[in-house]
Amino acid sequence: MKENQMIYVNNLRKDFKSYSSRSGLKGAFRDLFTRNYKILSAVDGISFNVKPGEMVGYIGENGAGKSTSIKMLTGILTPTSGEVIVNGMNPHKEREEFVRTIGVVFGQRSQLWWDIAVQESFRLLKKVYRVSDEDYASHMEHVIDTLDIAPLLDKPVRKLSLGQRMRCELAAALIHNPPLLFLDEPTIGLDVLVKNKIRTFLKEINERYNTTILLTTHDLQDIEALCERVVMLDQGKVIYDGSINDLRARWMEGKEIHFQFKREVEKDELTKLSNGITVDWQPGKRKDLWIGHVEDNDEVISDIIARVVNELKIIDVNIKSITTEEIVRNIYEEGAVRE
Ligand SMILES: Nc1ncnc2c1ncn2[C@@H]1O[C@H](COP(=O)(O)OP(=O)(O)OP(=O)(O)O)[C@@H](O)[C@H]1O
Repeated sequence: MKENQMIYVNNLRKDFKSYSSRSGLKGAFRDLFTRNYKILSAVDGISFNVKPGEMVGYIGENGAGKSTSIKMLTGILTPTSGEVIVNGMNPHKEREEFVRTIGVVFGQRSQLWWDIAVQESFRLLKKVYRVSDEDYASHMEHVIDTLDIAPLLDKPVRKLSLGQRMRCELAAALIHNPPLLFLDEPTIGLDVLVKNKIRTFLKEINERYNTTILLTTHDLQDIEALCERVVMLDQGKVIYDGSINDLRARWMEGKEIHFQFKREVEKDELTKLSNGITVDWQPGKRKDLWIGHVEDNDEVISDIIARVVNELKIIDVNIKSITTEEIVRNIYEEGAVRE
């Protein structure tokens, strides 16, 4: 099984020691000899596989453990325990050979040299990755063309806008045409046009070269545009691994009916009223506000509204579609995916 995977992760864990300081001068003195610490499991026994050619969204709230696990997948950090095999190699142990087979774009960090022209950086990377002139010409011409960066090549990186730089970063990560690409927030801070250009480009290289992509982002539109599958982390654990469509279905893709009542209302009253219909009642910010999650069915929706209006005085009612973004936010809040 593991041999057929591009990424194989089994019961992977990374613990960090987090030190705390004692208070006062006496405490500081004692800290010199023994420090108090707690063990924090940033990645707490995760397992998942990615097949060659898959584009997978790797998501989770701040601090969920995404960066720590990506660092283990790219060989920057050694795991505390567990198994990682990426592209048939142990990323940490075979680091030198391994890095030649992956491309990495971290939105916040640059692999381009700041003061030299973009094409000089490309030339250096071409040497580092030992790419032949023929391979470079046949592959990079297309990349430069699709990302529309030809006019930027003779400019130093420091003179580029964020969107221009990100397109150059992507091209740089692809100089050796790696079978696997790690992307961390590749569209952060970019305008819609550039975002779309990058999304279209990623789709194209995936189709053309069967490039496997692991995409970490807080922008769910990136995920929706590119990935059929998401792996969701929470507190160092995988809480969902499956298709975006299943996620929507399991979380009840449907409608939200927002009620504002004339008085404060208890959940019991609403549950009694909706007896026989599946409604998930969630409290709003105040006790006179309630949200009913229902399936997307006109009859069900009008039935619920009719029953509620008959019994309770309402000031306002609104029907809203539930977006993937809301679904994911709800899951983060509850820390689990409902069965
Ligand atoms: N070197 C470290 N030493 C101690 N704790 C760390 C270290 N690196 C990360 N952590 C902790 O591990 C947890 C997971 O962090 P990680 O950076 O992997 O999360 P993340 O999902 O990438 O978050 P973000 O979306 O903010 O980048 C956090 O609680 C973080 O504070």
